[in-house]
Amino acid sequence: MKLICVENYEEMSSKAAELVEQQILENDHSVLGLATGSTPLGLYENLIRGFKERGISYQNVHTVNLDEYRGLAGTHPNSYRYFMNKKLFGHIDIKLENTHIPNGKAKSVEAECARYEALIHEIGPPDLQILGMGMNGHIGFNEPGTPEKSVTHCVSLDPSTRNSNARFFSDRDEVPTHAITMGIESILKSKQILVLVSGKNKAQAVKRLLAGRISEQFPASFLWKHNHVTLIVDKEAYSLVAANEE
Ligand SMILES: N[C@@H]1[C@@H](O)[C@H](O)[C@@H](COP(=O)(O)O)O[C@@H]1O
Repeated sequence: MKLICVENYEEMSSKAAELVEQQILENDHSVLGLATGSTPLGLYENLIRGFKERGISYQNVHTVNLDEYRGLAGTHPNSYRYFMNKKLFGHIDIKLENTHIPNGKAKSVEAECARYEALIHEIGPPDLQILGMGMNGHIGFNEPGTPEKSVTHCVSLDPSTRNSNARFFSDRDEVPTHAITMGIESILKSKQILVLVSGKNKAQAVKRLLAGRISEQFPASFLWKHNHVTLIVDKEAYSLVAANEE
């Protein structure tokens, strides 16, 4: 795992954008694996700027997102489809039909998971997968206890994840109880993985990740099984590791 420590969120975001743009400039038909949450917002702002100011084009790029809430239609303001359209896709020249996110409203969740997993293999695997990390070490929506061999599946969200994502909803009870997520195995198939972690509230999780002990109880630790992972952390997220080094 390659570790890049930066000063703050802004620097993390611009460094990440540099790596994503490098990937696209090397191969304009790249498949990108994308994530939601607060963490990649700055990255997406930088990518939009790169498109507008430097003409970095996404015309031939395909994307697959990690996850979607079960029960929310793509038009729902809290769905990840809505998030991606608003925060990135609507501002760059990507073809919307080349962007993929699980359908949270699919009638049969099993069929949707199977369809999505097959799609990842059909167009992917991603050349570069962007990942954030939950405070409990979740990646995508793979909560503690998710087996390494998991593919796209429906999960029951951990109460701590629902609490922390409640900030995007008007009421905690509105946070869906389930989600569809790529599995650990689906994520690890990506050719390269770029993990972004920022802020003091993630310091404990970064410490646990960097301890290097692989455990189902901390899903991000499976990233140690991949040989092309870059982790960008800012000073605050790295603070507990730095305190140990002193
Ligand atoms: N499903 C998403 C993850 O893909 C994200 O990486 C993580 C961290 O979110 P944030 O970046 O807002 O801290 O939790 C969310 O629940």
